[in-house]
Amino acid sequence: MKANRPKRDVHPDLARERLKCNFNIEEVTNIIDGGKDKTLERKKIEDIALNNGACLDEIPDECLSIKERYENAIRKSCIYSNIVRNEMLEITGMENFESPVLRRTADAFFKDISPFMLHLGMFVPTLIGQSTPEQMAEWLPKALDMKIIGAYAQTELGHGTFIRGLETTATYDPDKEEFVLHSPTITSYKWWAGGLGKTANHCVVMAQLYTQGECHGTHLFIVQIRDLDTHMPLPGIKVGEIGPRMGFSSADNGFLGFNSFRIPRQNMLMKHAKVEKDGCYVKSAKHGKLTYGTMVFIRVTLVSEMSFNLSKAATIAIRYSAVRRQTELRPNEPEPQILDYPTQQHKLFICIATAHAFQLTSKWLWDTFQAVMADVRKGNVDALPELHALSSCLKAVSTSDALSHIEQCRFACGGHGYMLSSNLPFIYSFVAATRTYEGDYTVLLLQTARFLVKAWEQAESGNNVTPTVAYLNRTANTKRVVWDNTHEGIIQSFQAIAAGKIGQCVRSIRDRIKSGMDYEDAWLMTTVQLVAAAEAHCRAVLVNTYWNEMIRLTKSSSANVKTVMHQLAVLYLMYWALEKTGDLLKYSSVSKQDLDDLQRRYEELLAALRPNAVSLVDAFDLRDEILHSSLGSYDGCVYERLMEEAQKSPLNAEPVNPSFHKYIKPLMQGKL
Ligand SMILES: CC/C=C\C/C=C\C/C=C\C/C=C/C=C/C(=O)SCCNC(=O)CCNC(=O)[C@H](O)C(C)(C)COP(=O)(O)OP(=O)(O)OC[C@H]1O[C@@H](n2cnc3c(N)ncnc32)[C@H](O)[C@@H]1OP(=O)(O)O
Ligand SMILES: Cc1cc2nc3c(=O)[nH]c(=O)nc-3n(C[C@H](O)[C@H](O)[C@H](O)COP(=O)(O)OP(=O)(O)OC[C@H]3O[C@@H](n4cnc5c(N)ncnc54)[C@H](O)[C@@H]3O)c2cc1C
Repeated sequence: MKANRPKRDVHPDLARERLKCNFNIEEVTNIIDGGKDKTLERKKIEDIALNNGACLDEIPDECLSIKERYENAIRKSCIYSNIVRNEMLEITGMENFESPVLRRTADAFFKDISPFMLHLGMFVPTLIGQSTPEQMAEWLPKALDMKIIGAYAQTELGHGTFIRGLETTATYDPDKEEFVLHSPTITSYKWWAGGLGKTANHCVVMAQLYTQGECHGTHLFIVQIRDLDTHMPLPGIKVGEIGPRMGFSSADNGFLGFNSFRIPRQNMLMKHAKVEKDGCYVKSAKHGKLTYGTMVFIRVTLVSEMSFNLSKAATIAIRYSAVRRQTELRPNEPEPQILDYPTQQHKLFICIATAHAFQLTSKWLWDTFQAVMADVRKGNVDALPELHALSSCLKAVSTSDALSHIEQCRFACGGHGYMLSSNLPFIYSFVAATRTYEGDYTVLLLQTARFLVKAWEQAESGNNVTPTVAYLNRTANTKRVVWDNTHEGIIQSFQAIAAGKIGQCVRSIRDRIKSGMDYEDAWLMTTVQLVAAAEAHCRAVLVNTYWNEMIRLTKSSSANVKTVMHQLAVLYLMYWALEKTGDLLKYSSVSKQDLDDLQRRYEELLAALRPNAVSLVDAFDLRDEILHSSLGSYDGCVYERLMEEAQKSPLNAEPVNPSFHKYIKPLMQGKL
């Protein structure tokens, strides 16, 4: 089903906006993509995947039933996977199957989500991160070639956060050299795994390993759950879909139960820990938490995923705001574009800046992740706690911030933003899930807090701490930092806020212990503060990294690109300083006058960015197919598209709905 899209002239308001642009858009696009060559590669891949129109739907996804939506998503997933397999990986290289370009083009095919997303997103990365070379040779080529389709089944009905509490068991039987997988209770049923319900024929399962009568905690196993020919569940497997949810409608999130289901010993993923043929358990020589590696990997990738989603929402809302006119400011004057309202700019320009902040930070985080993993491969796990703390807080804060900014984008589009055809509700519900999956917001910030409390204690006793908390060595014993309204000053204030909050947590815990609590209770009572301290640390990391990366990446840029990139980063610093005035008053010498000045400078900056706003979102270079939005298309023909999409409503297929004759008419005639 291919849809033909009418070509339209660009709306005059948008055309005028583009004439105002004073910087080289392509240069900014190159910075976002990570270089000119990357932009060229991305465009080439997008042309291959999208130019033939296979991604377009005649009937919008939202007008289909649950079953039709799933079937259509499978149809397109197969087309898309074939293009990836045959054409795209040739360009990116096989090893780059996780390239953001593939993720981005996938969005053109799926307004919601592909049922195959977790196959490439988690199943394949788990094979790569958790298999022995022999296991990799056995499974990976089949998975990459779509000969097998997998899911990641960790969460259970009873436990998601507390992995150690999972109940599925894998008991080793040395006589048959097999593991017996079993779901002993209803709460032990696997629940949530994307693609598991109807699509996958294999999955990675996390289960409590029992051998020689002893439990060795959770480990990962690869399990075939369906017949490859008939697709019927194998005997001993109970599998299905978990039912309608807020988003992820076409992801067939599934449940899975085992009734003493046997798998060969070789199906335990044994890169880090092993069970020998005789049942002897050999634990990981490196680090006990390496089996959590896929989660760390996804948390790292989610930061750039948030940038991408926010850039889509910002593009839609800013293009719409340039076309939408509302309210006479003065009698008989034309109504202004709503983008001219400073309140609208306040809602939206931070979204552009945040998309940049997350994109640049995500590249830095990705490099950090790669470096730590290279060390781990050599047996050095020293940097793992810092990576875990960093990826946890950046995942938590980036998903949470993206969610609230996307909601602002929807508010910024008034009533039309509520239409599914705007795509904003889809983007919102997709991102809403990211705040929960791969580790809930609060839970992950508390993980970071554990690391921060330890780092504080080290800094307090005069020891050097790891790079991302090095500011503690400077600020741990300072009462209040001197306010300075330069970018360096603002960054240092964020570090002082973080250090102040961590220090306060440590004091609260110590006071509570002094007053008779044990450590666990003292920690528990302090968790509200600990979450706030970890968030503050994350903000300090974000402002510092964004600033440094922006300076580094614009070194050879043209003057106007430098200026506009600089303006966005300053806007980001000022926005968050103004959001956190209470903290600034507590942990820096900032005065009311300083804050009033900051507010004025922030408002001036909004005005300075205004002429470039449309071009800044054009620089995200998101094709209409990827945006899927009646409000956000490049040509800005908002009203025509809204009307066109309205015509597609199934309720408009007939002039009179049968329910009139069945119910309304009898009611009107008093015959009901
Ligand atoms: C390619 C994709 C592209 C784009 C992405 C787009 C879409 C995404 C893809 C798919 C969409 C949806 C999929 C969703 C999938 C899922 O959600 S899978 C399930 C994910 N589940 C979780 O994340 C559960 C969260 N819980 C945990 O991580 C852990 O249980 C815990 C909260 C960390 C606690 O673990 P545990 O109880 O075992 O440990 P503790 O006793 O609390 O801690 C002991 C010490 O270990 C340290 N630790 C914990 N985890 C790690 C780690 N991963 N690495 C290193 N160290 C770790 C912990 O800090 C303690 O340290 P200590 O303080 O020094 O003692
Ligand atoms: C769309 C979607 C897709 C998913 N896909 C997958 C998948 O493919 N595979 C898979 O295995 N899983 C998947 N999940 C499951 C997901 O990983 C879990 O839902 C998530 O980790 C949260 O765990 P939970 O549901 O047990 O929440 P809970 O832990 O029950 O959280 C409920 C509340 O309790 C709080 N809480 C819990 N523990 C603590 C604590 N120690 N301290 C303070 N507060 C706490 C939380 O902050 C939260 O507010 C998916 C989930 C969603 C929504």
